[in-house]
Amino acid sequence: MSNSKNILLGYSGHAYVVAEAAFKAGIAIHYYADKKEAQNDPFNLDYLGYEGSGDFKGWNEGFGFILGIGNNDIRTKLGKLVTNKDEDLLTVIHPSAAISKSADVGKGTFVSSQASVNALSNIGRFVILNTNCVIEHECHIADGAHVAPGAVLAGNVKVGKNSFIGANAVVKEGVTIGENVIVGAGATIINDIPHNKKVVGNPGREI
Ligand SMILES: CC(=O)SCCNC(=O)CCNC(=O)[C@H](O)C(C)(C)COP(=O)(O)OP(=O)(O)OC[C@H]1O[C@@H](n2cnc3c(N)ncnc32)[C@H](O)[C@@H]1OP(=O)(O)O
Repeated sequence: MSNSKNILLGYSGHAYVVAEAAFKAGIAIHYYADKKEAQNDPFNLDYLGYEGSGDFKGWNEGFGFILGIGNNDIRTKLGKLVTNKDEDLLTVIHPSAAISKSADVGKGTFVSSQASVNALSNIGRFVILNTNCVIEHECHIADGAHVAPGAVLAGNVKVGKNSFIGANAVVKEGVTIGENVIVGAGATIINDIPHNKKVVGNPGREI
């Protein structure tokens, strides 16, 4: 976990939050990878190139990889790339997050500060549980989903692959949200949502 040769994939807003959580958790990061060299380098990381290009210097070097990308599709794609190459994909959990001992958190997932994951919940790979969100008991969050800051999922909620639950949204207990769904900031979701829908408001309505 504290391998000093860890690489941050992506190096902008979301990556900054992930990096600070990693540092708090005792995980060192000395490198980053991105499409191009960053203008801002707040953590003095060395640039290793772009993981999608042939001359990327990070493969087969025993590095650990940390997903620092907010976009669900890109994060999932990179998580799969790293996994398929048998490289070490790290899970970053901020020390202030409260995760039940009976909950599972998948590889490559980021759990931000003050997030709560309660009993028997199952969190997939490449997920973001953002700052101060609440995942109540027996929820299932599929790979690549993002629960934004302050969102609350009541008990037994299911969130499908790559879906996004906006900041401060509330999802009623037992609701199933499909894949690639976008739930707007502040929405209140009381009914199931099929795949590929965008829903806002209270009660949630499709737009
Ligand atoms: C650390 C971080 O920053 S994590 C990121 C956290 N960010 C968020 O949670 C933001 C989530 N995004 C949203 O809420 C966005 O507004 C979206 C994705 C739901 C919709 O975005 P767009 O598709 O661009 O929709 P657009 O802005 O054109 O609005 C379409 C309609 O929906 C309404 N609408 C959009 N978002 C919302 C919302 N959150 N709640 C209520 N109504 C909304 C608009 O008022 C508009 O209504 P109208 O047609 O009557 O004028």
